[in-house]
Amino acid sequence: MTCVNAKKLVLETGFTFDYENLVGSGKVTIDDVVSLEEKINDAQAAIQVMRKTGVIRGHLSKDGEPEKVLFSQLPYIKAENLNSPAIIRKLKDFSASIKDRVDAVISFGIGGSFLGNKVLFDIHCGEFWNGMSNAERNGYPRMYFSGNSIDPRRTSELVENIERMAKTYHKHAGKKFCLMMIVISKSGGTLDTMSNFMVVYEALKNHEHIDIEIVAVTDPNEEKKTLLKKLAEENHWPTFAVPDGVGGRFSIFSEVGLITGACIGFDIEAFLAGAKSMDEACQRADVWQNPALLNATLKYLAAEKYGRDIEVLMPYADYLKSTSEWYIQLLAESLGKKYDRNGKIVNYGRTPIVAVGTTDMHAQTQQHQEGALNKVIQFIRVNEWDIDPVIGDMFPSAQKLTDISGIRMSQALDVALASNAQALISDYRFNATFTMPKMNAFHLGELLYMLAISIAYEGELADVDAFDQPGVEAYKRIMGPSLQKLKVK
Ligand SMILES: O=P(O)(O)OC[C@H]1O[C@H](O)[C@H](O)[C@@H](O)[C@@H]1O
Repeated sequence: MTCVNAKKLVLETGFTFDYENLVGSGKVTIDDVVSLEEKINDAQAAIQVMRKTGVIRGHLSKDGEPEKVLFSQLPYIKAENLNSPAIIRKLKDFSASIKDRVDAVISFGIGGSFLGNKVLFDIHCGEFWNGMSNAERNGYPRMYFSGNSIDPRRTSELVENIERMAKTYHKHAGKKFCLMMIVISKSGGTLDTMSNFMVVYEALKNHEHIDIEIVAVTDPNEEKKTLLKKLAEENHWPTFAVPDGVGGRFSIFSEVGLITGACIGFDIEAFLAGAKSMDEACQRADVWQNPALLNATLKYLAAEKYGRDIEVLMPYADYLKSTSEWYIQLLAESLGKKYDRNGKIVNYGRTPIVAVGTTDMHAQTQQHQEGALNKVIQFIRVNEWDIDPVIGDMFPSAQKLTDISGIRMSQALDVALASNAQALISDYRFNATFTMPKMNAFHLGELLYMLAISIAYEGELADVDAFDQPGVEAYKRIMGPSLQKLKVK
């Protein structure tokens, strides 16, 4: 372990982890990190074994069987890997087959079968995609999401919206509106996903102006077929896989996320290349040079030694809000564990919070600055924006407004972030910043993969199984029979 005085780790790609406000006197100290050296080395070794063999100590599937953890091979497109050249070809062919043909896609899914897809959509499409013309969307379909809650009004309004579009389309184009429904569920029968799918399918199935195509994305296991796989076979729906050994919260790098990428013309290969480049950096033995290992170590120490067990992920970019929402599941389900791997009660876990800058500086920051000293504020900053308007001098007689004119919006955003970080650390409120050089597919791949592998490292440091989620079964055991009772009445 080298001793560093640097306050940031900068990768060759430009991705930066600035930990100046997290390491030092009154913060996590270098001595803290040094004292953890053996554990850090063990974590590093364990994750190397996972990379090579998929084996992670103590991890069992939902059925109590030993299960491999394979998400770390997803960035590597190789014949023997889950993301083989044939899979990438299949996704590209799928993309070409819907371009200029399918008018709208509804993606049904929840948790890991939704969150990553929304991230890719937001980064690539932004907020106004569905209002753009076909040409502006480059021939790719409009895209809607459903199944990520059970909300009667929203689902009904989605149906009405599709009906309205189809009617107008039919009137102008004189042909039927082509609607694709992509149903994503690893387990193949999740209530939220399937109830929405059935409601929407029933409402639109025999619509005079709509042709429906269905694609199923589920566990491809032939011996234990999921309900969704059986339905796909019976109805001849094309399928994609939620690969064996890839949990929902890591599935953005698999066919689950990439199928959304294929629907919108997102650069799948650049995204995986970013993840691969990050995976290489995250194999470095020296903790100070390994972004994920360093991030995991500092967050673990901040929580265990200094009580900072809430992590606020606060990107300064509207379209990264869904990244923060994706991270909620990653952190909460991976590390929120009652037992460690020896069966001892530890009730481990750092609580994730979503925030967005500058939005939440006007809402949450009061609490971050003066509330309980139990948080790390993790900022995400974009270094270079593709579009970056200058604030014009619209009202020269208003001095306050003239003062902010001539400044780029990104500069104002940067000043806001830096001011927030400085104010927080002036009162020992731990914070750190990840900088993405640009908001594009490659750097998104880097960022998300770094967060995913970081969670794997922290699972090792805390000695908990980061790849199961037994806690979510508790409510499911109550909910199932309660739903049955409703049916009987
Ligand atoms: O993909 P599915 O099997 O439908 O699962 C969707 C989600 O629901 C479950 O309750 C789990 O807690 C999540 O980890 C999972 O991502």
